[in-house]
Amino acid sequence: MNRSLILLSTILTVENLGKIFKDKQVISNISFEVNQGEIMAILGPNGAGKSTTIRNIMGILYPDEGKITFSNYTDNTIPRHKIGYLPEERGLYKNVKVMDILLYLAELKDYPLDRAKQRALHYLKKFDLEGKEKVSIDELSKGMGQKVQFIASIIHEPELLILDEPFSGLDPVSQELFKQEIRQLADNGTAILLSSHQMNLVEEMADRLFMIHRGKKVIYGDMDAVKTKFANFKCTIHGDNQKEALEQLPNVQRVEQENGHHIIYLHKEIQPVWWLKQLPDQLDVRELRLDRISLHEIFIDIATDKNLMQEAGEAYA
Ligand SMILES: Nc1ncnc2c1ncn2[C@@H]1O[C@H](COP(=O)(O)OP(=O)(O)OP(=O)(O)O)[C@@H](O)[C@H]1O
Repeated sequence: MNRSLILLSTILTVENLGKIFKDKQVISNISFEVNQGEIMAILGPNGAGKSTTIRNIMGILYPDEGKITFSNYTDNTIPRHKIGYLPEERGLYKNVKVMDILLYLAELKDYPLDRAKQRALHYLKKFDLEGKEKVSIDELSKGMGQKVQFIASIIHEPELLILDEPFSGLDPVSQELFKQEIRQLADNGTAILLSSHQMNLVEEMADRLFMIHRGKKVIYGDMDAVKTKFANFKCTIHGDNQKEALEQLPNVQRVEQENGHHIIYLHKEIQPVWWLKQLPDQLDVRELRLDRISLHEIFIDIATDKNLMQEAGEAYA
């Protein structure tokens, strides 16, 4: 699908959301949108407020401030049966057969049962669970149970799908299956809000991201734009060099030493070619690599209050 040719409508709008638990402001001024056909990632360290935000959207918690709009419906009037939700807490009813639980959940969402059955069989096959329809949930492995719960969250063709840590506990093959399925759902028009600590997967999958830290927005925007804006260049040099000497090179933010090589983090807006030309002749270079820092590194920088984001300044808007 050529995403640039399609005008995507907004499915979910969160405006100035705030939540207080026992006098503690846990989230404040949280505002973002999720559009049809996109994967919007909500990221942040443990305790940042991601699940609280999601629970407010799902009507499990009620906001103390702000407004949530889903397809022109607001707050109490939101038809939540049009939303699919994979909660952080896993677990379906234990003594129920796989197909029975899937059909029961589809019925709760007012979805036609014959179509739900077709979809259940299709997805069970897709997730290597063919023939497990009559197996009781408590006889499944953890990963298999998670696959069934994922199918339960999409069985009714939701317009908005909210996935809270969908990859945790999955083996790499199953992670890949989930990843492909989530992408395909988005390509078919579903709006997806994805919370995950797996930064490599988020970086590969998400179209836009919202990063939250201590209950407040730190970054919100298009993945490519965020990377261009915040992902400074780093230069990895293998060779016999002194860390202190590398720290004296121009426009160096910091230097880290790892087994036999150094990673030199450059300041923002440094032209890498210009910077390479400044390197002194006596530098010992057996191998040299230049890349942008990853989303994982941006995340760690924010979560540990290092200097990248402070340097970015406006990120703490
Ligand atoms: N029911 C509650 N009562 C009181 N405080 C709560 C409650 N639920 C969450 N909190 C607090 O709200 C803050 C945000 O928690 P939340 O679960 O939203 O974080 P999170 O970003 O989802 O974290 P994680 O990545 O660990 O799942 C934390 O400080 C947490 O202790």
